[in-house]
Order: sequence, then structure tokens, then C-alpha cells
Amino acid sequence: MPQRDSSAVRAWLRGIEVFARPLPAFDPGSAPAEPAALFLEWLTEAVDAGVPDPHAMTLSTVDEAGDPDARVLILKNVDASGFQFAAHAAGPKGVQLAGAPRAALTFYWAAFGRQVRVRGAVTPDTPERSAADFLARGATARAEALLGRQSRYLTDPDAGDRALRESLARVEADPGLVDPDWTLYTVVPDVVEFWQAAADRVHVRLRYEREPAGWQRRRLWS
Ligand SMILES: Cc1cc2nc3c(=O)[nH]c(=O)nc-3n(C[C@H](O)[C@H](O)[C@H](O)COP(=O)(O)O)c2cc1C
Repeated sequence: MPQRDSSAVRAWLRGIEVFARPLPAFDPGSAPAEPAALFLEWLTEAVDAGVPDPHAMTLSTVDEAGDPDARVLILKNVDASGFQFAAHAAGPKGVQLAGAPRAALTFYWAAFGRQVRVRGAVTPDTPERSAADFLARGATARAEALLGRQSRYLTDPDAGDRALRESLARVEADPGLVDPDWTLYTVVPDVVEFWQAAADRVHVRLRYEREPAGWQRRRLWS
């Protein structure tokens, strides 16, 4: 740990190695026609290699003032229609998405030096599918969601514990209870970029762009 002066921190950070490990090669010429197929290949490799939380991703949104916001979430599904996550419509990210229904997703699997970036419109799924996602959550997660207080100030932790216990009792008494604000969202991608790090810094980038004729694949400078 360096001294706290800024130049020492700068030197310390510069000394930390990046991409100094065996990394896979990426041949964009043999990439599949659809980005979802390549995404699932990369995700599968991360899962099989035991990467922790391989389905964690950063969801970026903007608020009503146009200020960006970002947080890590768990991916719920991916297919040709898009990338799914779930959230409470009344919480900050839900409110931001109601006002500006577009988002970016960022995945990073450090063990492979791989990043995937997704951008697109965000659409809420049907109430039935959102309810099914809600009911697939654990009892405590459902009890917390039903409180609808995520990201508010926790001024009294003891009162918070009591409220959670009461909510959990409601869930246990009525296991079919669904929070109507719980929403599955789909990011419908316009653009999906695959980025493969290389130790020599000649990183390989492939961007899929959705066009009327279908997905176009383009290499990018690194
Ligand atoms: C690995 C990881 C996974 C997370 N998964 C979720 C999740 O699936 N759902 C969720 O609401 N928050 C999740 N969080 C917490 C969010 O990052 C965030 O703190 C929370 O959703 C509140 O965000 P908001 O105030 O912008 O709405 C996760 C955080 C981490 C680090």
C-alpha cells in the first residue's frame, strides 16, 4: 500500500500489471452471425472456468437530469431478442428506465481478458413473466422487494430488520404473493461489441451492428 500522496498512488497503479497472463486468441473471421451466439460461447467458457459471478454485468442508465448512473446486476436471460435483468420499477434504476428507456450493459471476465458491451432500447416484459421471475427468487429476496425501499436511506437499522421480518412472514404465509412493480426488463441491442485483450496490447475488437438487413460485423481499431 503506497503513501497517500497522489504521485505515489499514480506510480503504484502504473506498476500493477494488466493482461499479464495467458489469454485466449479471438478470430473475428469465425465469429457467428448473431451476437447472442458469441455471447453465450464466451459466457459458457467463463462459467466452465469457474469465473466468480460470471453472469454479473454493469447496467448503465441516465437519470432525469441526463446524469449517468451504473450498478452491477445479475443477467437473467439472453437470447436473440435481448439481454434480461429484473428490478423494482419504483427503485432508482426502474425510475431512470421509465424516463429514458435505453441502457448499456458491460461484462468483464478478467481471467480471459474479455469485455462485452451492449447498447439498446429497454422494454418491460409481460406482467406474467415478471411475476414468474419474482416467484423464482428466494423468500428473503421477495420479502425485501415487497418492502420497495431499495436505495432509500436506512435511518433505523433495527426498524429495517423488523420490517423485513414482517415482510418475510407475509411471504411465508402467502407463497404466491407477487410484487406488481417487480419487472423483467429486456435490453434489445442495437450494438454488441466483443473485446479480447492481448498481452502485446494488440487487442481484438468485433462490433455487431443491427441494420435493416440483419447484424453486420465490423472490426474496430484497438
Ligand atoms: C455482483 C453483484 C450482483 C448484484 N445483483 C443485483 C441484482 O441482481 N439485483 C439488484 O437489485 N441489485 C443487485 N446488486 C446491487 C446493485 O448493484 C445496486 O446496488 C442496487 O440494485 C441498487 O441500484 P439502484 O439504486 O441504482 O437502483 C448487485 C451487486 C453486485 C456487486
